[in-house]
Amino acid sequence: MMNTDAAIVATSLTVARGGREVLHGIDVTIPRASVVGLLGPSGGGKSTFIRAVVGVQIVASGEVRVFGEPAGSPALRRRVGYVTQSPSVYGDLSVRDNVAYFGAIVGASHADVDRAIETVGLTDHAGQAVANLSGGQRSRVSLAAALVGSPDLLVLDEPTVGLDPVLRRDLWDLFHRLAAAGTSLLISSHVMDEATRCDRLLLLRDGRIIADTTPADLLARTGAPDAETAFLALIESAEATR
Ligand SMILES: Nc1ncnc2c1ncn2[C@@H]1O[C@H](COP(=O)(O)OP(=O)(O)OP(=O)(O)O)[C@@H](O)[C@H]1O
Repeated sequence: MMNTDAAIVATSLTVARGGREVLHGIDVTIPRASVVGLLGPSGGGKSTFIRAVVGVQIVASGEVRVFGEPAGSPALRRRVGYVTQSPSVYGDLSVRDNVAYFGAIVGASHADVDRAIETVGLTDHAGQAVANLSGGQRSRVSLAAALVGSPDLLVLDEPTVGLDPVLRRDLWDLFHRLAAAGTSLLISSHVMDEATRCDRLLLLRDGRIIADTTPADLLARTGAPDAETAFLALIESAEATR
């Protein structure tokens, strides 16, 4: 039976890129209203999985459903916010004009625009051209552009790369506030210590999910003192059973 309580359900998802299979039949169910981390080493398939979830990736076989609908279907367009790895905003426009532009696409009001800018802590920079902002500020403009339509699912590809520890903490706090208000979040990262900030974890390596767990279970199962050591232990045990 189809699980419509889930935010995302991937079934036997297989994806090839550049003539090579890079996701090998992924089966996973991602719950609603929680912060789910997609972690794993570089090249493991995180961005590819995320692209399949937002419906911009050609799928070789299997499927991804989001809120019960096929990924990328028109019914989901306003319900899914996606932030790519590199900030996709216009440098010559101000913060406010950027967010208003993306807001117009999803029918957001002026108040929605102001709220999204405030949520990412850029109210004081709202009139400034994005080109004159720091890298971390630019990526927060991208996040505001994704937040402005109040999506039910927010998909963020490495949103904390290049941010200082205080900003990273603030962003994770924001993600949990959004989840508490009912938003589902899928967040990729290759920084293992961010694992402990997630409600649930998916560990993706070489195109396979090697763990679908919680931070506490990950540490308990491996007996490791931290997420990075736990992850390495899982990789070693996966290699030993190959
Ligand atoms: N445009 C592309 N053409 C061909 N192969 C690609 C393309 N993009 C990614 N790949 C390959 O697909 C695999 C998964 O890449 P993906 O970008 O999904 O990994 P990732 O876990 O997001 O890595 P990172 O953390 O470095 O962003 C890698 O082997 C990569 O080389």
